[in-house]
Amino acid sequence: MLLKPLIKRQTYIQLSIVSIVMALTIIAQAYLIVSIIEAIFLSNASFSAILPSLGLLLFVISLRAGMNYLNGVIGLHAANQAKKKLRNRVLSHFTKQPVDLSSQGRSGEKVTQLINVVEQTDSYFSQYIPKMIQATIVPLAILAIIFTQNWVSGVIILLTAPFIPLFMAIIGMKTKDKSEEQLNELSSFSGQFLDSLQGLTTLKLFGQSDREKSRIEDSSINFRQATLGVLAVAFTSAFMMELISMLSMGLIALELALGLIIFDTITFATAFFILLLAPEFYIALKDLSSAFHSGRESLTASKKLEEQLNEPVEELTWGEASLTSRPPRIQLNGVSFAYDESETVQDVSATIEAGSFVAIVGKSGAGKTTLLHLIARLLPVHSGDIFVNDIEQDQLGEQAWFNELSYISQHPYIFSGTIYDNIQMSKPSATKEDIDHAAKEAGLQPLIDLLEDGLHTVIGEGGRGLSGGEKQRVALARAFLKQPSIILFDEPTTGLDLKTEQVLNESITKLAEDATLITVAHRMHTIQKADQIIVMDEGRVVGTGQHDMLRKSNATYQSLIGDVAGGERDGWS
Ligand SMILES: Nc1ncnc2c1ncn2[C@@H]1O[C@H](COP(=O)(O)OP(=O)(O)OP(=O)(O)O)[C@@H](O)[C@H]1O
Repeated sequence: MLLKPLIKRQTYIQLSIVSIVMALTIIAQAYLIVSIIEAIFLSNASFSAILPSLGLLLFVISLRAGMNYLNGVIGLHAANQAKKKLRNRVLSHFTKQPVDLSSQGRSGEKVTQLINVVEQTDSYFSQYIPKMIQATIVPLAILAIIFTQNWVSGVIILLTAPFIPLFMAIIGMKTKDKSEEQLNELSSFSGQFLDSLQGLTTLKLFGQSDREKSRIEDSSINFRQATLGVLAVAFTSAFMMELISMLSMGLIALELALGLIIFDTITFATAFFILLLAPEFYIALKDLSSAFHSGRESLTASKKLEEQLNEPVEELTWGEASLTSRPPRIQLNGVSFAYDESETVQDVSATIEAGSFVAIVGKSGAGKTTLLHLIARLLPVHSGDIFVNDIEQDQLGEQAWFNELSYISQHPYIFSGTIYDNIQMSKPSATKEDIDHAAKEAGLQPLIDLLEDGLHTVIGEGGRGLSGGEKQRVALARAFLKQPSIILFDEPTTGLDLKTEQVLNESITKLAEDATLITVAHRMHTIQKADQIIVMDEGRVVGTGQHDMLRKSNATYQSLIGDVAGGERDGWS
């Protein structure tokens, strides 16, 4: 059970005290009303004689309202605290996964988990628990008082009351299925909506927008029907509760009337007192039923969260060590990794000398990017080892490792903010001069000169868009600011214009002067410059060496450069 441990003992105590005071005010209120009415109509008391009782009644009513308010406030406070804890748990579950794996799957569904599903647990804390406590204490107190006044009424209540929880349980079971259905529909609706939004350009290009529109429409209709299903059960539940309590109160009224008029076994004051208290008893039980209904929804949400949290996480472990010398030497010993059943990287061994330039080449899907992610430790190695300066990579401190590393992927992520902010994120302590310098080194100056707000132009979501080459230059500027000792670069497969390519190459070469550079390379002139080329095929290393040697002796390499029309054309994977 995920939700219960999130409530503090102190909250239970506070809620119990509030409920006890509330029960006392309900009884006192009924008693005061009876005594005032009796005084006015049966004893012909003057207005001034009943004034103190009226004042007391006002106070008791205010106290009851205050207790109701307090009950709500304690519930809301508990809900806020619990939701915060839950969100942190869900977030840390997502972030515990290696970066590469956590970014998989439908992001819309993850956002739904984090925001909507956690939100749906709210009523468990803000309504269900407070009402549960209230509905245990208040009816018990009222029943005890009624028994002391007229045991027959007490017995009627005792006999009719169990029907309310009984119906609650029957309807609750139905609600559980319905709200599970509703939640599944909501998840799939949000997932589909966000996916369509993100892939809008692709859908338009393939003329699929109409089909997608009708899919979203279907999904939204399913969600609407599921919501109506939940509401239908809720209304039936409310109707049944009302019916049972009306019938029960009718029975009590009949019994009291018989006792008062025919058998003369009861006084007017007692009968009136019981008549005032009996509805309070049923109101408390009905409240419980509506809280139970919302609690059910919360429990469904909690089950969904629990399933998510119990999913196994491939956690990356880190140590405390830091790099002894820079740039580092990296050694791969029989490294393997699988996303699913088949291994994407198999038994890869290689030595990357300190300060050298290594190019990884291979056909599309050969596992080059995956290998780069393994070296960057964005993915966990499933078997084999990676040594950095003879220290096992998992013995390094996470911060110490990432401080040394810059990874310029094919599609660097640009955060919503200015160009300045996007560069500064790699070194928050950097001065304006440092950032200007980094932007220049990365070849961003011509772009900045074109923009009205220069470095302070807003880019990313909600701002100005950037081309692929420009994004990589922002990523390069981040790297220039950071001055890493290891650079991982995923060269773009799609053709950049010659100028951009030249700027990127010059910048990378400059950046790598004091660093170990590992590039997934697609261009002939990049490959030819490498100190060592690692040739990959279907996840395995099928050759290592320099261009001239591989060109003569390695069949895979030959066929790769054969595709490059005599080694002259670029973009050959
Ligand atoms: N997150 C993932 N989950 C499952 N399979 C994946 C994932 N990422 C990549 N793959 C698969 O792993 C294989 C290797 O992918 P990888 O991106 O490493 O190849 P690559 O050599 O870099 O290709 P390219 O040159 O086209 O970028 C491919 O078959 C790909 O479909």
